[in-house]
Amino acid sequence: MTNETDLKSMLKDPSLLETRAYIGGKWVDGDDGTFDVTNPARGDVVAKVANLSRAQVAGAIAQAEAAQKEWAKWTGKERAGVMRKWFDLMMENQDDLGAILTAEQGKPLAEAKGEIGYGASFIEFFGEEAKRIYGETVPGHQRDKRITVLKQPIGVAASITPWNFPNAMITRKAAPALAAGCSFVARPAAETPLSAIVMGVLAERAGIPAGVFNVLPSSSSSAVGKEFCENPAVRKLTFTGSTEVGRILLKQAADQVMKCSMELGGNAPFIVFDDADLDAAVEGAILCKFRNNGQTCVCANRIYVQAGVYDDFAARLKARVEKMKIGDGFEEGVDLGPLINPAAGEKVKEHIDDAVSKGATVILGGNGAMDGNFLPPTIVTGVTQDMQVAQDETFGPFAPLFKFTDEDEVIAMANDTIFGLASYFYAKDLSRVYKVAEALEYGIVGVNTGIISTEVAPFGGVKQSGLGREGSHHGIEDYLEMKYICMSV
Ligand SMILES: NC(=O)C1=CN([C@@H]2O[C@H](COP(=O)(O)OP(=O)(O)OC[C@H]3O[C@@H](n4cnc5c(N)ncnc54)[C@H](O)[C@@H]3O)[C@@H](O)[C@H]2O)C=CC1
Ligand SMILES: O=C(O)[C@H](O)CS(=O)(=O)O
Repeated sequence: MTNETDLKSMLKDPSLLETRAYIGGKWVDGDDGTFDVTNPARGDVVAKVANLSRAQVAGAIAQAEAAQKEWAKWTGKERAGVMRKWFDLMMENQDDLGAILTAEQGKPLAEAKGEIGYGASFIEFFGEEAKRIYGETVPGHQRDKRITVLKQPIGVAASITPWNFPNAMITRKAAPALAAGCSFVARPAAETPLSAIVMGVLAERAGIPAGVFNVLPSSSSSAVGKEFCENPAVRKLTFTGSTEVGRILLKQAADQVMKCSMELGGNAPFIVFDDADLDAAVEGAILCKFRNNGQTCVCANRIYVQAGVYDDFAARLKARVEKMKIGDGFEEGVDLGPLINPAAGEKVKEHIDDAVSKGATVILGGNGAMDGNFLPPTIVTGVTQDMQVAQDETFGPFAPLFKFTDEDEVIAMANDTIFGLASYFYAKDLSRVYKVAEALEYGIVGVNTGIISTEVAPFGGVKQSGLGREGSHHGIEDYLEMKYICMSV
């Protein structure tokens, strides 16, 4: 696979590889030409994608605003019907969507197809929720008063999403928005626009009305971010990415007092107590640390292991990671694909260097040169709270093992961060399980599991990991406004 034509030839339905923007139900070229999408495993250009100007983004918002007025009149059941078709089409084309995703993002093909199933599940789930947007009747405060609470769509919702989950991070936002009766403008990461554009292709085929779902590729994230924040027609901004960019967008959105959801950085602790099932803990750590090659904001960033099982856990983890196969995501049996770009590798190497310079010991991998975007996984022992990895998200294949002695100590260490997205621990003692789960200052706690992502649960963080929740019946609330009607009878 070396260029756009070759990727097309891999697809059962080559027409799914679209490179234009999808605006108001039309396929549109970019006023600012095109930008290159490269395959992170080989560095070759996969496609040249329409590069929208800020004026085109403003035009798309106007079309989304007009379309939303009609879409909001559809019944929940009608919206559910076309969303079900959209879900079905995504699943029917799962192999092709997975191949497009691997080509631009790099993750192993099996993982990419898994992401398509995961992403589609939000469309299925929220399509069903469209029928259950219930209001309330409230007993009147005076004898002649009747109070009714309505829930109405907020209007046009805009998303900015990252490259690490180019499908699911969009569906987790677009699905509740559409179910609620909002229209949606999506600006995908410039590294991975093809996975977003193909959702437009399938939305069109599913019968989602023109202008309700729009895909706006652009190489200039800041220009699009400003348009989203400054355009009065946009009433909701939803972002997944770094805390740093989240802060910028929150400041920009303040002028319009825009409703914002922020799914930001994490620094997940993964704690192994001495009563844990060690085999299960190692498997959980593998999934949690190395999914998407560590480029996941719910990935284990700090692995805390109790002193009594520390050496055993380290040896078992090393034995397991040694067997992982690194390579092009299209190769059979690959566990770890490339990192997204050289900068991602530099960040991992910085964390390794810092740990080693402060006394940590490399037991696997180490700081060899990167081969393209490939960086072998590294495990180090003897990691302490003064090392950079204790505070910063690595976002790569680096597993630092910290040692602890008791529950209170590890809870304090785990909570010593500005972040609060996901956390994990392995233990059997029931009273310990409750105590630790309650004490961890995180939006998500995985107990004896390394995978917590599902459409049925509320995903999101506390502290500087974000605002709001995505997924579950709670996930639709951010796209709804409450209005109460007070009637005198
Ligand atoms: N919560 C999560 O899932 C993610 C967390 N991160 C964290 O952020 C670090 C850096 O990764 P990046 O991809 O550079 O994240 P980022 O936060 O810079 O980018 C996320 C998205 O925001 C866009 N963006 C960047 N600056 C913007 C601006 N001023 N206005 C509007 N949009 C803007 C980007 O183009 C991308 O689409 C990672 O190493 C990781 O620690 C990154 C991606 C996803
Ligand atoms: O849904 C997930 O598993 C995650 O949201 C992907 S990320 O946001 O944590 O990177």
